[in-house]
Amino acid sequence: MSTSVSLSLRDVHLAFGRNQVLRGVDLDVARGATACVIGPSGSGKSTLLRTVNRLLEPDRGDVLLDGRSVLGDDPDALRQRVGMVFQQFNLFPHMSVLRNITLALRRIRKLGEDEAVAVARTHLDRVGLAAKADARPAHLSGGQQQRVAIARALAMQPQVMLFDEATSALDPELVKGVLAVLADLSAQGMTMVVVTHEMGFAREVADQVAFMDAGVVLEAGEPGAVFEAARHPRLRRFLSQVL
Ligand SMILES: Nc1ncnc2c1ncn2[C@@H]1O[C@H](COP(=O)(O)OP(=O)(O)OP(=O)(O)O)[C@@H](O)[C@H]1O
Repeated sequence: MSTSVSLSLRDVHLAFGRNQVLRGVDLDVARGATACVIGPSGSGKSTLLRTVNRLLEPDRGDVLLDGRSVLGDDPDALRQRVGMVFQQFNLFPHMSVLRNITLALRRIRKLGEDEAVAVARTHLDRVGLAAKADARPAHLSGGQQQRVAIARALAMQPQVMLFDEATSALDPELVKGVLAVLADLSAQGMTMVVVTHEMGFAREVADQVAFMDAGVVLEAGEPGAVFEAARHPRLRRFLSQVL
C-alpha cells in the first residue's frame, strides 16, 4: 500500500444554483484514520466526498492532503491519490473482472500487461475474489461486484479512500462481506472517509464519526462520544431514528 496522508476540509461551501448544499464544512482526518460521515438524506454527505477528489469544485474553502491544498492540482493526478467507491459499482459490464482492474493500471499507471495482471490478482486476492478473475461482473453478486470495485480502486495505490454509501445498494446478507473489507483496510492504516448508514460499522471501526446536517459538520468526535453522549439535539434526534 502507498503511504496514507491526512485530509482536511476547511470552510467548504458549495451551491447547486440557489441550493446552498455545503455551508462551511470543516473536517480533519488524521493520517491512517477512518472517519465515518453520518447524517440525514440530503444533508450534503455525497457532495462533501465529491469535493475531495474534485468531482465537484467548492465555491469557497479549501481541501488539503497532508496540509497542502489540492484545489490547483490536475484532477486526474489527484484522482490517482484519492480513490473513490460508489453505491453503484460502476464496473465495465463487457470486461472480465481482471480486465476491469488492469485497464487503469495500464492506461494511467502505465504498467505493462504482465505487471498489471499481477497487481490486479494481488488486489483481487486481498478482497477474497482471486477465483473470479475471469468472470464477467454480471455473474457476480452485488457484494462481490463491490469488492471488485474496491480492489480496482486499491490497485491504483491511493493515499486516501472515499466510500459513498458503498453497501446501500446491497442485499442485507451481502453487506457484511463488504464491510469486512473496509474494516480490514482501516486496520491496515488507510486514510478513509466512509459515508454510511451502517451505524454498527461506524461505532466499531471509525476513529471519528462526523454528523452532517444541512451542509455543515454539526458534531464530530470519537464513536463513543457521538453515539453515547451526543451534545447536539439534532444529532440526538437523528440517532433516535436510526438506532
Ligand atoms: N449534481 C447535482 N446537481 C444539483 N443538485 C444536486 C446535485 N447533487 C446533489 N444535489 C443536491 O444536493 C443536496 C445534497 O445532496 P447529497 O447527495 O450530497 O446528500 P446526501 O447527504 O449524500 O444524501 P443521501 O444520504 O440521500 O445520499 C440535495 O438537495 C441534492 O438534491
